[in-house]
Amino acid sequence: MQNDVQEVLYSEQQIQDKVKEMGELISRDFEGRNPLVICVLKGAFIFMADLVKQITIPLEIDFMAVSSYGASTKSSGVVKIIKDLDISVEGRHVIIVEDIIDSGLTLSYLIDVLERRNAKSITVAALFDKPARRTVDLDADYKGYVIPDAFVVGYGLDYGEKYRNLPYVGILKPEVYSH
Ligand SMILES: O=P(O)(O)OC[C@H]1O[C@H](OP(=O)(O)OP(=O)(O)O)[C@H](O)[C@@H]1O
Ligand code: HPA
Ligand SMILES: [Mg+2]
Repeated sequence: MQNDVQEVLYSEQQIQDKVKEMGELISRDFEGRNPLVICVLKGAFIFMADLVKQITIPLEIDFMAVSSYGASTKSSGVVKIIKDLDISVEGRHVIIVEDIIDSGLTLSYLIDVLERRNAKSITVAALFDKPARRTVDLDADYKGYVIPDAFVVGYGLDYGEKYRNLPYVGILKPEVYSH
Protein backbone atom coordinates (compact mmCIF):
# COMPACT_ATOMS: atom_id res chain seq x y z
CA MET A 1 0.00 0.00 0.00
CA GLN A 2 2.78 2.43 1.01
CA ASN A 3 4.64 1.54 -2.19
CA ASP A 4 1.83 3.04 -4.25
CA VAL A 5 2.41 6.47 -2.68
CA GLN A 6 4.80 8.76 -4.53
CA GLU A 7 5.14 11.43 -1.85
CA VAL A 8 3.73 12.05 1.62
CA LEU A 9 2.04 15.46 1.57
CA TYR A 10 0.98 15.72 5.20
CA SER A 11 2.06 13.49 8.06
CA GLU A 12 -0.25 12.15 10.73
CA GLN A 13 1.09 14.79 13.14
CA GLN A 14 0.63 17.68 10.71
CA ILE A 15 -2.96 16.59 10.10
CA GLN A 16 -3.66 16.32 13.83
CA ASP A 17 -2.26 19.81 14.45
CA LYS A 18 -4.45 21.28 11.72
CA VAL A 19 -7.56 19.43 12.88
CA LYS A 20 -7.02 20.76 16.41
CA GLU A 21 -6.81 24.34 15.09
CA MET A 22 -10.00 23.88 13.09
CA GLY A 23 -11.79 22.41 16.10
CA GLU A 24 -10.80 25.36 18.24
CA LEU A 25 -12.14 27.86 15.70
CA ILE A 26 -15.42 25.99 15.35
CA SER A 27 -15.81 25.74 19.15
CA ARG A 28 -15.40 29.49 19.41
CA ASP A 29 -17.71 30.37 16.52
CA PHE A 30 -20.55 27.95 17.32
CA GLU A 31 -20.82 28.49 21.08
CA GLY A 32 -24.50 28.30 22.09
CA ARG A 33 -25.70 27.18 18.63
CA ASN A 34 -25.78 23.39 19.07
CA PRO A 35 -24.65 22.74 15.47
CA LEU A 36 -25.59 19.62 13.52
CA VAL A 37 -22.27 18.32 12.24
CA ILE A 38 -22.69 16.30 9.06
CA CYS A 39 -20.05 13.81 7.96
CA VAL A 40 -19.94 13.25 4.20
CA LEU A 41 -19.19 9.54 3.88
CA LYS A 42 -17.11 7.75 3.13
CA GLY A 43 -14.08 10.00 2.66
CA ALA A 44 -14.65 12.25 5.68
CA PHE A 45 -15.04 9.50 8.27
CA ILE A 46 -11.60 9.81 9.88
CA PHE A 47 -11.52 13.61 9.73
CA MET A 48 -14.99 13.76 11.27
CA ALA A 49 -14.00 11.53 14.18
CA ASP A 50 -10.85 13.52 14.89
CA LEU A 51 -12.52 16.91 14.39
CA VAL A 52 -15.46 16.41 16.75
CA LYS A 53 -13.02 15.36 19.48
CA GLN A 54 -11.42 18.78 19.14
CA ILE A 55 -14.74 20.65 19.39
CA THR A 56 -15.52 21.51 22.99
CA ILE A 57 -19.12 22.76 22.70
CA PRO A 58 -22.34 20.69 22.57
CA LEU A 59 -23.20 19.42 19.09
CA GLU A 60 -25.07 16.66 17.30
CA ILE A 61 -23.71 14.47 14.54
CA ASP A 62 -25.23 12.78 11.52
CA PHE A 63 -24.00 11.05 8.39
CA MET A 64 -24.76 11.28 4.73
CA ALA A 65 -23.15 9.09 2.07
CA VAL A 66 -22.66 10.48 -1.41
CA SER A 67 -20.45 9.30 -4.22
CA SER A 68 -19.36 10.55 -7.61
CA TYR A 69 -15.86 9.19 -8.17
CA GLY A 70 -16.31 5.40 -8.05
CA ALA A 71 -13.09 3.73 -9.20
CA SER A 72 -11.84 6.78 -11.09
CA THR A 73 -9.61 9.78 -10.38
CA LYS A 74 -12.10 12.09 -12.10
CA SER A 75 -15.57 13.04 -10.93
CA SER A 76 -18.35 11.39 -12.91
CA GLY A 77 -20.19 14.70 -12.56
CA VAL A 78 -23.20 12.91 -11.08
CA VAL A 79 -23.50 13.05 -7.29
CA LYS A 80 -25.62 10.25 -5.85
CA ILE A 81 -27.07 10.14 -2.33
CA ILE A 82 -26.38 6.63 -1.04
CA LYS A 83 -27.46 7.25 2.55
CA ASP A 84 -29.48 10.21 3.73
CA LEU A 85 -29.50 12.00 7.09
CA ASP A 86 -31.57 10.76 10.03
CA ILE A 87 -31.92 14.14 11.76
CA SER A 88 -33.88 17.01 10.17
CA VAL A 89 -31.78 20.04 9.22
CA GLU A 90 -34.75 22.41 9.27
CA GLY A 91 -33.89 25.47 11.37
CA ARG A 92 -30.48 24.02 12.30
CA HIS A 93 -26.99 25.45 12.04
CA VAL A 94 -25.28 22.75 10.01
CA ILE A 95 -21.59 22.16 9.51
CA ILE A 96 -20.72 20.00 6.50
CA VAL A 97 -17.53 18.04 7.14
CA GLU A 98 -15.67 17.11 3.96
CA ASP A 99 -12.29 15.49 3.47
CA ILE A 100 -11.60 17.30 0.18
CA ILE A 101 -13.06 19.88 -2.18
CA ASP A 102 -11.87 19.05 -5.67
CA SER A 103 -14.24 19.93 -8.56
CA GLY A 104 -16.67 21.30 -5.96
CA LEU A 105 -19.57 19.30 -7.43
CA THR A 106 -20.24 17.22 -4.30
CA LEU A 107 -20.33 20.24 -2.06
CA SER A 108 -22.45 22.39 -4.36
CA TYR A 109 -24.95 19.54 -4.61
CA LEU A 110 -25.05 19.09 -0.82
CA ILE A 111 -25.41 22.80 -0.11
CA ASP A 112 -28.30 22.93 -2.55
CA VAL A 113 -30.03 19.97 -0.87
CA LEU A 114 -29.59 21.41 2.63
CA GLU A 115 -30.79 24.87 1.55
CA ARG A 116 -33.94 23.37 0.08
CA ARG A 117 -34.49 21.58 3.40
CA ASN A 118 -34.35 24.96 5.18
CA ALA A 119 -31.19 24.70 7.24
CA LYS A 120 -30.75 27.92 9.23
CA SER A 121 -27.09 28.25 8.25
CA ILE A 122 -24.69 26.10 6.26
CA THR A 123 -20.98 26.11 7.04
CA VAL A 124 -18.30 23.99 5.41
CA ALA A 125 -15.25 22.50 7.10
CA ALA A 126 -12.91 20.81 4.60
CA LEU A 127 -9.52 19.38 5.45
CA PHE A 128 -8.13 19.59 1.93
CA ASP A 129 -8.75 22.01 -0.89
CA LYS A 130 -7.59 21.34 -4.46
CA PRO A 131 -8.47 24.63 -6.21
CA ALA A 132 -6.82 23.70 -9.53
CA ARG A 133 -9.66 21.32 -10.40
CA ARG A 134 -12.61 23.49 -9.43
CA THR A 135 -15.54 23.63 -11.87
CA VAL A 136 -17.97 25.21 -9.39
CA ASP A 137 -17.01 28.44 -7.66
CA LEU A 138 -17.14 27.69 -3.93
CA ASP A 139 -14.86 27.63 -0.95
CA ALA A 140 -14.76 26.23 2.60
CA ASP A 141 -15.40 28.37 5.66
CA TYR A 142 -12.87 26.32 7.62
CA LYS A 143 -10.07 24.98 5.51
CA GLY A 144 -7.14 22.75 6.43
CA TYR A 145 -4.53 22.51 3.69
CA VAL A 146 -4.49 23.67 0.08
CA ILE A 147 -3.02 20.86 -2.02
CA PRO A 148 -1.54 20.67 -5.54
CA ASP A 149 -3.29 19.24 -8.58
CA ALA A 150 -2.64 15.55 -7.88
CA PHE A 151 -4.78 12.60 -6.82
CA VAL A 152 -4.25 12.04 -3.11
CA VAL A 153 -5.07 9.11 -0.84
CA GLY A 154 -5.05 8.29 2.85
CA TYR A 155 -6.72 9.59 6.01
CA GLY A 156 -10.09 8.53 4.60
CA LEU A 157 -9.42 9.33 0.95
CA ASP A 158 -9.52 6.42 -1.46
CA TYR A 159 -8.73 5.28 -4.94
CA GLY A 160 -11.13 2.48 -5.86
CA GLU A 161 -11.96 2.04 -2.12
CA LYS A 162 -8.30 1.39 -1.22
CA TYR A 163 -5.83 3.41 0.88
CA ARG A 164 -8.43 4.98 3.23
CA ASN A 165 -6.61 3.51 6.23
CA LEU A 166 -3.25 5.20 5.59
CA PRO A 167 -2.70 7.52 8.59
CA TYR A 168 -1.12 10.24 6.42
CA VAL A 169 -2.09 11.83 3.08
CA GLY A 170 0.05 11.24 0.04
CA ILE A 171 0.09 11.59 -3.72
CA LEU A 172 -0.80 8.34 -5.47
CA LYS A 173 1.73 7.19 -8.08
CA PRO A 174 0.13 7.85 -11.49
CA GLU A 175 1.11 4.35 -12.68
CA VAL A 176 -1.33 2.94 -10.11
CA TYR A 177 -4.32 4.39 -11.95
CA SER A 178 -3.01 4.92 -15.49
CA HIS A 179 -3.29 1.32 -16.64
O1 LIG B 1 -15.24 18.25 -5.14
P1 LIG B 1 -15.51 16.92 -5.78
O2 LIG B 1 -14.86 16.81 -7.12
O3 LIG B 1 -16.95 16.57 -5.82
O4 LIG B 1 -14.72 15.81 -4.91
C1 LIG B 1 -14.83 15.70 -3.52
C2 LIG B 1 -15.62 14.51 -3.11
O5 LIG B 1 -15.15 13.33 -3.74
C3 LIG B 1 -14.84 12.34 -2.77
O6 LIG B 1 -15.95 11.51 -2.56
P2 LIG B 1 -16.28 10.21 -3.48
O7 LIG B 1 -17.34 10.56 -4.48
O8 LIG B 1 -15.00 9.64 -3.98
O9 LIG B 1 -16.94 9.21 -2.43
P3 LIG B 1 -16.20 8.60 -1.13
O10 LIG B 1 -16.14 9.72 -0.12
O11 LIG B 1 -17.07 7.49 -0.69
O12 LIG B 1 -14.83 8.16 -1.54
C4 LIG B 1 -14.52 13.15 -1.53
O13 LIG B 1 -14.68 12.38 -0.37
C5 LIG B 1 -15.48 14.30 -1.61
O14 LIG B 1 -16.73 13.99 -1.04
O1 HPA C 1 -7.60 13.63 -4.82
C1 HPA C 1 -8.55 12.90 -4.43
N1 HPA C 1 -8.31 11.72 -3.81
C2 HPA C 1 -9.32 10.89 -3.39
N2 HPA C 1 -10.60 11.17 -3.56
C3 HPA C 1 -10.90 12.33 -4.18
N3 HPA C 1 -12.10 12.83 -4.49
C4 HPA C 1 -11.90 13.99 -5.08
N4 HPA C 1 -10.57 14.25 -5.20
C5 HPA C 1 -9.92 13.22 -4.63
MG1 LIG D 1 -13.76 8.35 -3.24
